[in-house]
Amino acid sequence: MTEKNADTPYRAGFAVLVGRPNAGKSTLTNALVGHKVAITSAKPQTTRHTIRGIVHRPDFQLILVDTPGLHRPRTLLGQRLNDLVAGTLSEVDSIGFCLPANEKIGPGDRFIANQLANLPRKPIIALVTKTDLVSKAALTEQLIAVAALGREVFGGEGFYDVVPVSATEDFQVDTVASVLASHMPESPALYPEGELTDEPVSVMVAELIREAALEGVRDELPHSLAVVVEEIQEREGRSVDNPLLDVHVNLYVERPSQKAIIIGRGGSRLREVGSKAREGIEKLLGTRIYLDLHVKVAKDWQRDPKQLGKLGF
Ligand SMILES: Nc1nc2c(ncn2[C@@H]2O[C@H](COP(=O)(O)OP(=O)(O)OP(=O)(O)O)[C@@H](O)[C@H]2O)c(=O)[nH]1
Repeated sequence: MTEKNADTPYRAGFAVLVGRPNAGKSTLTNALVGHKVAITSAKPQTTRHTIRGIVHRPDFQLILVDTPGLHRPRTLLGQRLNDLVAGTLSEVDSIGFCLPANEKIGPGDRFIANQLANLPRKPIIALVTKTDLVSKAALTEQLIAVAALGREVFGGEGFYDVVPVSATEDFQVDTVASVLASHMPESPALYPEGELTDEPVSVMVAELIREAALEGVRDELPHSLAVVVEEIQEREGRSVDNPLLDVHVNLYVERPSQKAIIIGRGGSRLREVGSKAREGIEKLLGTRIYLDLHVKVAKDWQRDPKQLGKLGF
């Protein structure tokens, strides 16, 4: 992180990454925010929801909106996704258009470029992703081809910038943040530092579970409950239109008696906690989930720094 330069105005605003399925948008979002926020997968079109991550730097605050892949609508769902994307695009300050370094520019990329050209003029930065997968020579060729696409579709100079980046190798990730941020308005920070940055999705998921688990028993276990989201994973073998996320969560209490309170007679209370929390999480993520809750005793976790670290405090 660089020192804040007194001459540089502080900027804050919104940016979005677009690109065809598998272009590397989620992985780059995660790399930019520094935590896992979106759900990545080798399968196309896994990102169906607008998940925000915030990049805090001394000079700017970049609020990143991760959209579903902007793709040619084949189904009604596809059309809805495209509407959602178009809505998001009109609200951001800059747009990062992801094109993988290791694949020739195709009709899908052109389709997106043409959609972007129809928007009121916005700073569009081409991000040539996954540079670690190609040789220097191939990368150079791709950068030239992408710049040419920009001039062809947008006219004039084409893209505002063309930036090569590898999210997995952490090559130029910071540059991407600075370039996107350079087009945001001068503004104070829009969110307090720290908000939504610590794995926003899992933190919010954990909070919903904690709320549900403490309901009615707050007096008995006020601070003795830690909720850790171990994993959020897409269920294999589901159709694109009907995804299911497996959410694995551990609830840590300090004493066996507290474990009994959480679980309830014959597990009845834990089932209630689960269905209540599931409702909220499904609303948050906009997709169906299978919630797997485990209650564990971690003795004196509040007093043990090692345990606290493990529990994410
Ligand atoms: N080697 C390498 N692989 C990458 C990089 N970025 C993404 N990938 C891989 O490319 C695949 C797609 O990446 P995602 O980030 O899920 O792509 P996406 O554009 O969000 O895809 P959709 O959700 O389908 O729109 C995954 O298997 C990633 O691991 C990179 O910088 N280098």
